[in-house]
Amino acid sequence: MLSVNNIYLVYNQPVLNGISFSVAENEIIGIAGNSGAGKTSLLKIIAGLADATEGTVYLNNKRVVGPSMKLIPGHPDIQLVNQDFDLDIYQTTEENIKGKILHLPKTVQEQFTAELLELMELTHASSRLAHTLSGGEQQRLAIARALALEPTILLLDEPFVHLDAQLRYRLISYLTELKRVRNMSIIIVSHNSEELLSLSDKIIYLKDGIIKRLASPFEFYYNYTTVSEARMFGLINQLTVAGKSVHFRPDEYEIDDSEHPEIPLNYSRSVFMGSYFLNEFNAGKKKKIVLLHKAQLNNVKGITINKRKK
Ligand SMILES: Nc1ncnc2c1ncn2[C@@H]1O[C@H](COP(=O)(O)OP(=O)(O)OP(=O)(O)O)[C@@H](O)[C@H]1O
Repeated sequence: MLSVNNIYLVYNQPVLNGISFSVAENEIIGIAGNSGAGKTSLLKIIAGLADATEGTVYLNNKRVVGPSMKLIPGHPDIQLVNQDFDLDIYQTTEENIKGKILHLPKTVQEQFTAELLELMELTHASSRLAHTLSGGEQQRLAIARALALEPTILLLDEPFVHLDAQLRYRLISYLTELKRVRNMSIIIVSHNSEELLSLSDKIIYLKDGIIKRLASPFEFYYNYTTVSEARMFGLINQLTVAGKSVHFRPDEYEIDDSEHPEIPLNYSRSVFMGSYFLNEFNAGKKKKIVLLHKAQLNNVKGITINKRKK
């Protein structure tokens, strides 16, 4: 449905070196990559808000062109929410949403606006001018405005940075539901691995201007191909066991109570993370490892590694 074909982007130096992928209906694609990898630039190109040096973007077989070929840049069926928010700051919260759906019958406008205000927990601020809203409220309003347009493709660039855990979770559930009900596809860029892992059907890992890997969240988390890729998606332990270098996630272990555990450990401390603890241990020769558990593991003397398979 959306196809991104061989995108090259050069500023002072090459940023994107031939990016191709497609996004199906109802699909959520996550984009991961280090700072400067070109994630934001790629979203802008897909939205028709920036020109690629080379390459094309098609939505339902129609070309999405950039600002050099279009007087008013952008595409009605592709909405980008980024950190600029792009609000009408001297209009109220409610007007900001309604302004996007003036083509709908009045009663539908009212109903849809109320629904979006409630979803984004903005009802209390509906008559406030947008410039008086907090950063988090402005971010929620920007997302509400994009959703009001019922785009075919929603592009989200770090969409949840100002939101608390509760609202973040609600929004993630809503977006997952929305893509199913409204046939919407989403591309999300985030530095937060939990957001990418929980929302995405597939994740693209951008590195050195190319797609290093396109795989499912499970594959990226448990079946990583390099240590740097593994680190992008969460904590990773690295040890030498019987002369071999091994890597495992903080949850890939079994407690070994035997006299001579396979991997002997010295407890160091536990960090309370809310619903679980991260337990830190010394595993010889300045090696530190972390084990995730619902309780403190201060009596644990050793473990065996138990890798998770799909
Ligand atoms: N308008 C521009 N002119 C020149 N260079 C630019 C421009 N926009 C971006 N760049 C450069 O292109 C590279 C990619 O930038 P981009 O913002 O796309 O990366 P990113 O992966 O989104 O980074 P971050 O995670 O830090 O937001 C960076 O080196 C950036 O400095």
